[in-house]
Amino acid sequence: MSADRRPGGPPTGGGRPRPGGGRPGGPRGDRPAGPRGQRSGGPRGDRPAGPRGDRPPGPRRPSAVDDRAGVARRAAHQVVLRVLRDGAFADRALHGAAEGLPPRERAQAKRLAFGAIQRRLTLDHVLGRHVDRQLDLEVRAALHIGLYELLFSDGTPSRAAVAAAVELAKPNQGFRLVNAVLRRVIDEDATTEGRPRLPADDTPEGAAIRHSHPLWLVRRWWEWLGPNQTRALLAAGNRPVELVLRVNALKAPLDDPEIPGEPFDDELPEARRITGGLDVLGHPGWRAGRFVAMSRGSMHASRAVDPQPGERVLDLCAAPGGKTTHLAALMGGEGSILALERHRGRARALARTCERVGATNVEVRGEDALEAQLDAGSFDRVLLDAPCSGLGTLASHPDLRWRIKEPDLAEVARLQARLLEVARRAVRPGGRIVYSVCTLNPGEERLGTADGATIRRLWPHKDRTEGFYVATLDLP
Ligand SMILES: C[S@@+](CC[C@H](N)C(=O)[O-])C[C@H]1O[C@@H](n2cnc3c(N)ncnc32)[C@H](O)[C@@H]1O
Repeated sequence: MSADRRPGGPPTGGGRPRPGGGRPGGPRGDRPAGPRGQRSGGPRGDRPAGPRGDRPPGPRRPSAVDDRAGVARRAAHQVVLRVLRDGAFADRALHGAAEGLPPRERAQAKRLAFGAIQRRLTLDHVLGRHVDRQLDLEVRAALHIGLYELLFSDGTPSRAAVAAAVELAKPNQGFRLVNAVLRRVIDEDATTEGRPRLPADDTPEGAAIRHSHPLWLVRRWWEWLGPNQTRALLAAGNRPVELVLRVNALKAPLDDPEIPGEPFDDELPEARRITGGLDVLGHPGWRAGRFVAMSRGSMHASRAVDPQPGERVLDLCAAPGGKTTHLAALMGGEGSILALERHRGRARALARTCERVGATNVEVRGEDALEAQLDAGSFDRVLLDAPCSGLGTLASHPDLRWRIKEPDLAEVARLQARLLEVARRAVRPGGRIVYSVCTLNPGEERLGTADGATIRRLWPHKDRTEGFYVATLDLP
């Protein structure tokens, strides 16, 4: 197998995949508003709010009743193509492509699209054994989906997966190549006991291909955590993430029987785990603000602030506001929260969220925290949920691993250091600062034990939630 990596770099107009081409990653600091599709974006921080205006027409839906690809695969193909071709954010592309699909088809589209995007490096590695010419992107996207189904998705008969991928590639004449390649893969696997021939993960190079993560990142984790932890972390990056709701105590009792899911975490009585899927945004309880979707990692960060009713709290990097509104609920709506958000559109969306969930003690300001006029020493507690590389959220953001580039890490670390200075100035003597990042990168860890802080790390492979670093510092 060839092992060449082609990160986010689609060939255009036919051609062997080539590197480059993805949307440049800047410091990440944002989650798109909305649940668990929520946490996307290139390095977190720089995405506009709301669905993109440049949404392409939805997936091609042939009029033929007997469409062997099916609407879910067509939507998935559209998503994969948009990520390859335009550097689109996968969750937003899905939002457009799967619009109007019934929940089951939507879930299937998401599973296929996100799986094919996450596994891109592995899939291109397998493809490299059978294709030695440039591919049009719609053909490459069809191959990715077909291969993903063959190699990683149980339940679809091989012949059906091949036939569907061939349909996806049409009318491009490359559909014949799709057929030939996928059949060769099936024949090859027949000689390897039904398993794709992939490199062992006993070196960073092999692990990068086998677990489909960029080599620079695997090398970093390998050096930091050692081979075993790294392999476990990489595997977790390809597993579906748990869907967790936070019951909003401002609007509903914790045992509200109309809120779906089961309590499951003694440390987080407000958390409910959903099994079997849920259309969160379509649920009347979500519209009424009785619950929000939020990862447990994120809940731990806001809980570390431990805000008390009546206190004055500063949330320096607030949108989309999972933590802001959690803080408001923990305060029982009493006291005040000043929520700053540099991105104006996201600040407006946060203000709407506060209204929906009844967080009336939050003042949202669309301001850059580095320039905001804040009275020194005037806040009891400050949360700095900083823009970060988001490497703890790779499972929920399939395109992020290809989007983020190693030089982004230093850039975002500099911003974090500057924001922390703002937090230090704003907090009163005897107050508390919580610094959190949803990443797994020592270079973005601030306020260590040497500063007197208490550290909590959450790991996708151990804690089954997003990776987080949460540092809590009580000032003298
Ligand atoms: C990690 S996200 C925050 C997530 C949020 N705390 C939550 O729980 O939903 C970081 C946010 O900080 C914002 N941001 C980045 N730099 C900023 C700055 N200098 N001042 C204010 N906000 C900033 C980004 O736009 C992004 O929305």
